[in-house]
Amino acid sequence: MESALKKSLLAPIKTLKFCVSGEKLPSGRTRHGAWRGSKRQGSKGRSCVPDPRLLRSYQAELERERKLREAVNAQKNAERAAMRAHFRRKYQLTKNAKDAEQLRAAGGKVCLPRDLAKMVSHEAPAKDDSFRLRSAFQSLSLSTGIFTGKPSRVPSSANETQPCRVIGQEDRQEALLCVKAVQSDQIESERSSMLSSRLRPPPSSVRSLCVCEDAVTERALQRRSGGRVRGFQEIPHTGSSGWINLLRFWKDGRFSLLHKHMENTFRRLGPIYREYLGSQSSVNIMLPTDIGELFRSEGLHPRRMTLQPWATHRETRRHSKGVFLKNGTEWRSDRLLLNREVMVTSAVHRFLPLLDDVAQDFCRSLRHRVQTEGVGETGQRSMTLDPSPDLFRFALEASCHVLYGERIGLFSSSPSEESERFIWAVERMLATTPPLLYLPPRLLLRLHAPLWTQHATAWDHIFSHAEARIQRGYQRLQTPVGGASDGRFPGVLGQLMEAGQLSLELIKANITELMAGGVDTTAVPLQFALFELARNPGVQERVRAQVLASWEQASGNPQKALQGAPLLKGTVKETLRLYPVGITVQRYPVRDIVLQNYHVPAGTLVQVCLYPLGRSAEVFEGPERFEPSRWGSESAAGAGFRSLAFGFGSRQCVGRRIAENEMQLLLLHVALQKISVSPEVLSSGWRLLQQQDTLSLFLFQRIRVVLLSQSDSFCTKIRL
Ligand code: HEM
Repeated sequence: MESALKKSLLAPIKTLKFCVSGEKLPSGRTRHGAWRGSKRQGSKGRSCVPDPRLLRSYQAELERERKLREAVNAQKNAERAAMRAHFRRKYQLTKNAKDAEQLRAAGGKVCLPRDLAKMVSHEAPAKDDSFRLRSAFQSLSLSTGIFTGKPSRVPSSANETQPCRVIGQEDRQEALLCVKAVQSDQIESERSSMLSSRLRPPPSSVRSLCVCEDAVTERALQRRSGGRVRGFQEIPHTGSSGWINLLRFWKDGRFSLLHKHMENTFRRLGPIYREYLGSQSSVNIMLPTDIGELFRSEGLHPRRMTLQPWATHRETRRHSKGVFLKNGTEWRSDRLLLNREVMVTSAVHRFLPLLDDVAQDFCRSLRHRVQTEGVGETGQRSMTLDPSPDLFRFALEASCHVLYGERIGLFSSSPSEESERFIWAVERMLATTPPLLYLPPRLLLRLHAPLWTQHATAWDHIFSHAEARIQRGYQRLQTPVGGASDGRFPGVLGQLMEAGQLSLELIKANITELMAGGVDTTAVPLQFALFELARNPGVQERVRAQVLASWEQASGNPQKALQGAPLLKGTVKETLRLYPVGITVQRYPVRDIVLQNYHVPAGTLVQVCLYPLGRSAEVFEGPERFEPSRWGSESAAGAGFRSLAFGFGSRQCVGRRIAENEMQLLLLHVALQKISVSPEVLSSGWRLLQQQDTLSLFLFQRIRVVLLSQSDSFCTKIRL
């Protein structure tokens, strides 16, 4: 097109030059037809005076050509800039102002030619019942508007892309274009990981993508909202030097009180703040409206902050990664397979009896222990014990039963050394994780730093424990009796092996993660649940009464009994509200969003701080009260994004159903066995409790339980 234009215009331009300057035309050349009407000035000279109308028309043509040339150049530059920006985002390189400038010059949007669009395009998913084509293309946001000039359809469901709240109806097209920019990054990462999966190539209709830069987005957001959206840099922060902040954290020992630090910072700076810590930086939020917005922008393949020490362990030991550490389509395909075994209702039906078995045994053995080892008269016996090792054993026994389909006998008087070592390893691995998060693990590895060595050794133990179980499970499957073929549930491991959709290496990686993630996470909240029930005897009585009634109605069916006793579920939710196991849930939004009226660019690490959320008077009425019944009425009222201990969306905790049922069943059998709990807290303990507001392992280690038998019932006393 460019050359055709040149050809058609070159001759008249030359002629025009000649006419204006009086230069001779090259010999043998005739004038272009356009000059036929021009007046000859004489026979000698060939000078002519062009017709002013024609002159204007040629000038206009020249101007058009210049504009076209500029537009073509700007488009080419913008295409290159879009691709550069895309790869910068992909490989996490620093942004280049020139790219943003060139994109801006092209109006902030670029229709990529087919070959380039293909490089950043998205592929259609494999057939899967939980994977809809529409949602698969959600992140692609193919805009028919690109071709037709009409605005794209504005997505409506929560899972679809939403324009920013602050933007009016007429601005949606621009917002959508901005959305596409940030999604293109995700699309690319998805595509690259899809190459190795079973997913289909992109449909031929995938022609182009709209790409624009974050800077443009921010400006667009501000311009369109009449300047109401404040810039990212304006978000209050705790100091802009990550390394100084990190030093302060170490010095003040804030890592062990991260939850309190977050709560205090929200009090000081308001419901949103930025924090730089070492090489990490994040935006921290705590209000449900903001969490909802974050959830809507998590995309098809939500990403959490990578636990680098864990990832480095897998990489250096050449182990595959499980869902916890994976991202993109690889994560999704593994996750869908795991969901079938641990999350869907039919899976719960399969494993619930196994959990019930363990919970019953645990409570029976506790009762027996008090009867035989307790002090006091028969029927009035009591016993003081530290429940934490018992609850850890319970959680490990329950996990093994569900995952491997076998009991490992941890309630016997002499549990195996191997199991004790496993519990130790999980504790060690978790304790060494937080300080390693902000240091480069590979450097520590090179330096043989003791912290890293301890961490890696703990993981090695966890892996070898899982390896041994997997070997055993594999052998069991080979033998017809005792294998899955006899109709018994072979555990999640057996189910995965039978299904044959995951390689053995991936099964090992995922089962190890499930084992590592499934012990302390339930043992610690269980102790806090007992503690809260102990200091709230009225609540305890209500829970017990409901459990007994429900058990009778369910004729001993544990699943029905749980359904008939919603206060059990409420107890677990309430415990996790006050004592969340993980302090934050993190996401990288795939599009620019507005939180508390601040612009947060796509790709920013946003952390939902669970402890301040759970204790906020703005979110919960009487947050200090332990009130399991609040969840019944709140869920009925449709209040969302408040119970987030298990995370949210498609990336929420995959062990959630196991954990919820495991904890509820233990509390159910505690009630059925008439084990009651009451507080017996030493004054020093109360002080500690008030100071720290209690959280996780640090306080947990100081709780002691006193079991008392009062005639028919046992009383668990909590001592601090
Ligand atoms: C009270 C108990 C538990 C709590 C509070 C808890 C909490 C969490 C949270 C907050 C996440 C991140 C979710 C997100 O990013 O949205 C998570 C992920 C995960 N949890 Fe749990 N968890 C618990 C029990 C378990 C159990 C019992 C298992 C294993 C059987 C488990 C295995 C995992 C795994 C593998 C992931 C990663 C999932 C993924 O990325 O797809 N968790 N958990």
